[in-house]
Amino acid sequence: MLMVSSFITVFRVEETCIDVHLNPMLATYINDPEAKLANSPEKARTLHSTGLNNAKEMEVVSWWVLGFLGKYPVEIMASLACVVLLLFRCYRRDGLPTNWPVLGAIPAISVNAGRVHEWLTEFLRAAPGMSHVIKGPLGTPVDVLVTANPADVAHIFTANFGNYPKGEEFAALFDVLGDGIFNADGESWAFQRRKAHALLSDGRFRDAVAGSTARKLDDGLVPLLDGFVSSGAVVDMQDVFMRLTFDLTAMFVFGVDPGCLAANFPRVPFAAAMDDAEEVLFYRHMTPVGWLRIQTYLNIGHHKKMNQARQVLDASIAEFISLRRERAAGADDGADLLTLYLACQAEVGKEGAEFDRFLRDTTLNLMIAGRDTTSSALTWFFWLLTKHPDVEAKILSELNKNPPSGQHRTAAELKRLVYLHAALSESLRLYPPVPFEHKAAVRPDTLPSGAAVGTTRRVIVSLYSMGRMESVWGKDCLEFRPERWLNEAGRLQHQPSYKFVAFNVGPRTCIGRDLAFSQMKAVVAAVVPRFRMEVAGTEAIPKLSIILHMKDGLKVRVHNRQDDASIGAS
Ligand code: HEM
Repeated sequence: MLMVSSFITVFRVEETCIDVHLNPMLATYINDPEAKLANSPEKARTLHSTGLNNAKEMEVVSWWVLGFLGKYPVEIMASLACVVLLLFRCYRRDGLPTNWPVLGAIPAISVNAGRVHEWLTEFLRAAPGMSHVIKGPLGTPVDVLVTANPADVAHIFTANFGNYPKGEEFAALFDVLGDGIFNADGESWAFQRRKAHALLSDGRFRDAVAGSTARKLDDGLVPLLDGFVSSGAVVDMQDVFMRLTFDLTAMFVFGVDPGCLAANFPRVPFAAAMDDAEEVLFYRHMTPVGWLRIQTYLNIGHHKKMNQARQVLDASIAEFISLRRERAAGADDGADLLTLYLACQAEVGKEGAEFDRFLRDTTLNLMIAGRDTTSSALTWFFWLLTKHPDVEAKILSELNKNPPSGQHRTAAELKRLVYLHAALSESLRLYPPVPFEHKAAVRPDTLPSGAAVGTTRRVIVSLYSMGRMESVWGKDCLEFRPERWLNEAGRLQHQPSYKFVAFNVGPRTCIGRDLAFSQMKAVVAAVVPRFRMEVAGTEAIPKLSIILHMKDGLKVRVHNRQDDASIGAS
């Protein structure tokens, strides 16, 4: 019916063009010399080239359209009715986004562009099997299965791991990471993982990191927060945590403290370049490939931004490497990964510029792995504490009952803070710093949720949505309840990794998990007994980025907890 009606309309359009002089609604223009000109193709060209005034042009077009509508109302109404019927049939009323003919899911995407994570969560809750396919407009290769199904996750990340490598497409998308561990597959990945895992779990390295973290908290973070208490100023704790974790990560990766947390909040080009690179990486997920290619060809927009960021990153890392080489000859502190990597060049099997490139890629990957994830986790955790004073009180009580044996808590003492561990895990469940992962199958596959994926259909696993599925976490899945991580005896209750995915699952699971927990616990133990935060900003909304930062930061006033206690007592 639609086809027939469209044919009639098209035919009539042509007829109208030919017989326009017969249309009574154009009579005025037939008597108008300029309109007469428009009826002759040759003269119309002359008129066009001499420049018909725009308003007149609009008038002519309007009369054409009105004349056309007046002459063929039945055909137009029939076509419109068919289009509406088709749209009505396509429109989904089950809470899932519609893949419209021609447009694909663009209407739903544009309506929800500012709240992607919430949107995915809403429709995945309604979707059978917690998964749903999203398509791009006609002619684009966008065809993505979005899933929050733990069985799909176990299948992709563990059981069928070999069929879901990072692949060339991922490496091209994340080109700034070079051949580092995040982009690598096969032997190169296995070697890097073995090496990084051995270094990160080295006892001497862990002790050194615990010591340098404690010093940074005592000499950097605590005095800074004291200053905020005195000034009463509103501060962005997200910025503070980003600066802190940048310094902490640079200290254990390069053995250098870049001083990003200094009281004057200096602009550190390396940190700013990391922010820019991450922003571009996110937009690459959302931008049509054709437009990305044009940007690359013309070196404009996001491509230009990435190039500039890359130059800063490369220069900063080269400087750190040369600094470390100068010092490494005599130094034996073993507190940073760069020194450990420099010492195992023979094992890496690369020389000269090739080895330098290996060091650049490895250290940048570790910086990204360590800085943003931990700062994002701390930001959401401290925001949750402001909303849940009961949880904060339990953490305080646990810290008071388990004081440090020396000046600071050792790694083993931090491990014993079970309630704090549960509270951090609960925060990571609701606000995973890596909110989604992107996978592509080498060979066509069918996931446990029933969806078929293949070489053209990609998979997006929403880690953000996975923590918010009622069928997985129960009716109270949206509540912040650390107790769900504890058994009746008050011990930590294990949750299967395909269910709690914040640190990834399977062979590519995060190798910095223990280090991250130690660092986060050390920060909480340094801050919570001394300070209380009062939110002074607007809503906490996730930013659109590959890392779950807060869109407007975490604006707070910092209070001294002892002042609170004395006010309470008086
Ligand atoms: C709260 C903090 C952290 C969270 C939530 C987290 C989460 C994750 C996730 C989701 C992945 C998988 C990424 C992917 O494959 O695309 C990952 C991988 C990784 N993480 Fe973490 N991470 C954290 C902290 C750290 C720290 C402190 C380090 C130490 C440098 C680290 C090192 C790594 C490395 C090297 C990988 C790559 C593993 C591989 O591909 O085999 N992470 N992490």
